[in-house]
Amino acid sequence: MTETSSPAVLCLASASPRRRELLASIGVVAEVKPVDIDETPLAEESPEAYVVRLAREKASAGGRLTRLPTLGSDTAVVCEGRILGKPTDRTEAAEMLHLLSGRAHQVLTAVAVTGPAGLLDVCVTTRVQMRRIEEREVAAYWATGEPVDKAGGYAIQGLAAIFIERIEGSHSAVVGLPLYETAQLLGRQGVRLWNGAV
Ligand SMILES: Cc1cn([C@H]2C[C@H](O)[C@@H](COP(=O)(O)OP(=O)(O)OP(=O)(O)O)O2)c(=O)[nH]c1=O
Repeated sequence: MTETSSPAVLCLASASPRRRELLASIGVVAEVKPVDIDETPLAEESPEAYVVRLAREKASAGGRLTRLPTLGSDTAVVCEGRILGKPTDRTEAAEMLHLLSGRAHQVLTAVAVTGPAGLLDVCVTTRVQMRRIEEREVAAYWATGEPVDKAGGYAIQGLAAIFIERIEGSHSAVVGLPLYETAQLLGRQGVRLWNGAV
């Protein structure tokens, strides 16, 4: 199944190339409609409530632009009680890596899908253990350009894989979309996958 030969079965309310690629990897052709929402956490909001709220807001906003079921998602890295988003500069990226170095953290990814069953959501938590990261590696990693658009300032699917000792949970969720749970949600919204099951 290729994107040029098959019609879209889903609207993806996301600017993340990773999310589009992950969906394509399980044969889901999506039409991409990025939405812009305020990502400021609310006072006293838990990390899980935060990512679920953003995923739902993205799906709802995208869903207003199409008749297709629409998926929104949000990923946050949580370490020592702090929510780490995408670093805005070299200093912030270095602070994030220093915090993550030699520690375990959680990656929370929420997915929400609009459709005939209403607005459904799921949140997946994955534990990631990083080895200690040397100061020279922090500088060299920033220079690669990889940290910029990634929550927590690293990409498990990229060069930062050499920092990851182990994970417990969903690898695809860390990259941006938990594929198992996403397939379950799509099924509940009547989106037919390659196996024909709905
Ligand atoms: C931790 C981690 C995050 N990421 C990415 C996934 C997400 O694209 C990004 C988290 O930012 P998000 O705000 O969840 O998503 P986004 O801004 O890229 O896209 P949109 O809001 O339009 O859907 O970080 C990786 O690619 N690899 C990783 O290992």
